[in-house]
Amino acid sequence: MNYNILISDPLSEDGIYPLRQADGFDITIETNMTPEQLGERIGDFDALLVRSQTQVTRAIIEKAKHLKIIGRAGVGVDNIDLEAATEHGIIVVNAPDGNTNSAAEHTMAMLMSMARKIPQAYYALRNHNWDRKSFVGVELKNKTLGVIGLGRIGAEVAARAKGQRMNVIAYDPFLTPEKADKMGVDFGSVEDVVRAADFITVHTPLLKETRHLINAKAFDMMKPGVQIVNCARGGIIDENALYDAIKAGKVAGAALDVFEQEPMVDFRLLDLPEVVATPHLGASTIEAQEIVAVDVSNDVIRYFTEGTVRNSVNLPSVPKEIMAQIEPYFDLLERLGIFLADLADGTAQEVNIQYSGELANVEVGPLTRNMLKGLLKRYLGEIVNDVNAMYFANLKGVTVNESKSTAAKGFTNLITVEVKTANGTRKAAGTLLNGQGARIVKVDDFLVDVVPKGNLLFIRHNDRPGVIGRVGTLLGQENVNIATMQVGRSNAGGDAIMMLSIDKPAEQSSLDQLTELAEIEKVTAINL
Ligand SMILES: NC(=O)C1=CN([C@@H]2O[C@H](COP(=O)(O)OP(=O)(O)OC[C@H]3O[C@@H](n4cnc5c(N)ncnc54)[C@H](O)[C@@H]3O)[C@@H](O)[C@H]2O)C=CC1
Ligand SMILES: O=C(O)CCC(=O)C(=O)O
Repeated sequence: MNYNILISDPLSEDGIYPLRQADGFDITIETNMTPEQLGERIGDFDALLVRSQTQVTRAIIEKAKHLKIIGRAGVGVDNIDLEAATEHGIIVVNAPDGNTNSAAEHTMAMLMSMARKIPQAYYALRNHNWDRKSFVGVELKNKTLGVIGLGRIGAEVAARAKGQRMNVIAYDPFLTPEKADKMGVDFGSVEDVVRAADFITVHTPLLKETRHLINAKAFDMMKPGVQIVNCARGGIIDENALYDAIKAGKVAGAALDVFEQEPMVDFRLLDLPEVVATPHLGASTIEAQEIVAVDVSNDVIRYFTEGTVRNSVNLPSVPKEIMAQIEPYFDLLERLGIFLADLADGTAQEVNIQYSGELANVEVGPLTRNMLKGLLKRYLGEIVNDVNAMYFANLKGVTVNESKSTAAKGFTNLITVEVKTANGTRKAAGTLLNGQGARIVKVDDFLVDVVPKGNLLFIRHNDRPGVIGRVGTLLGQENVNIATMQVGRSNAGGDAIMMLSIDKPAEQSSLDQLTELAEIEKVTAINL
């Protein structure tokens, strides 16, 4: 039987050569389909290969009755509904390294074009206007480049900027002063970077946490005359705020390869002479397109011939025998990871996970990977899954230690996760209670009984009369309904905690007011 492969975005012909050569694949290339046309056709195919143009939505996936694998010839998978693909058992693979160099080179090209106003000067000259006065640029040498997101592309850009004799200051949740030192860049918070930089470039994925990371508040902090590059994803910079900052004379230049809506419909920014732009060309080189297409083609071949893939974004690969025993714990472990990512002060550097009870006798790697998935996706986004979680932990220098003990302190199984960051250690333990589902039963050294779901508030406070009432009153005034509340303390009058489950996420202003109460030390909002 031949497998039917649909290629719905322009892919390098040389890149799909492996698929053309392999036996058993029928390739259909049909680009520029409308979502309706794709929806009508997708049911006939076993594999779909795309770049960033095709939107593989839930509606498309629901019609993809035979689809087994989606290959994204590139890095970002934000055009694919990963949740829907996973739900439908469709493996999604990408090509994480193939376009790093091209995207970094494009970023440098945009940075220099912007600094020297090359596109604007070319445009004038094409209109037969020999104008040398309007296009005076600025040098890069001895200027500071702020890099936000020092992953594969950000790090390549930083290295190139140093070649231009720029100073580099960077922020990435996984960057430590030691790593920064090794790379020859300064280490700072987003705010430090934004305040110090003459030029800023962003290289994060587009996530809930990075959407509008560069907003009006960030522009206010910047140096007058700052210039900014976005060759990562539209939406990391708030386009309206950028427009206002340019109009106000705060921002002297912007170089944009990506936009909040693609293909672009609102051309307002391009009417500003300070803006240079390209239509999402960061990965558009012969070399990158060949590598990314080869990488996904090979993964499709591997999948159908060997049942394995190399660059899975969502594949749960657990042996059947182990699955039956450990599967019920997957969700608890992922939630413990998310819980600790929210609770910990800073980014994980070391994670210790202890399995006590019956689980000590089985292979628990898949459980650890589910916990890491929860922890790391807070920083890396939905690209992290239980298959690639360990890879990302290694890549980001997070040490992971597993230990086992058959003694489970009264539980059938108890799983304790400890996360160490530069600012301290946080711990949580969870279990499955017979017939009652998942529970977090310990946070740091305090016993609790919490269903790990929904919106939680973890409050550390001093054990004083009236503090519980004050928290309840304040949340009531803020119209936040408390569903459950638990308290614990080390000793009377000593350190204490409250764990609240609330019906809707608390506003930042409510958290700030809680923190201002005299007895409260820290309030952490946790969203599971
Ligand atoms: N314009 C284009 O054609 C291309 C655009 N891209 C975009 O570039 C992005 C980066 O690609 P890579 O460097 O390969 O990915 P990567 O995963 O190696 O690096 C992303 C980095 O962002 C960091 N990060 C996450 N949240 C952050 C936050 N809130 N603040 C600061 N840093 C944060 C992560 O820790 C990670 O180190 C991709 O997600 C993709 O959207 C990638 C290739 C081509
Ligand atoms: O396929 C493309 O050209 C876009 C590349 C990209 O944005 C990515 O790899 O994330």
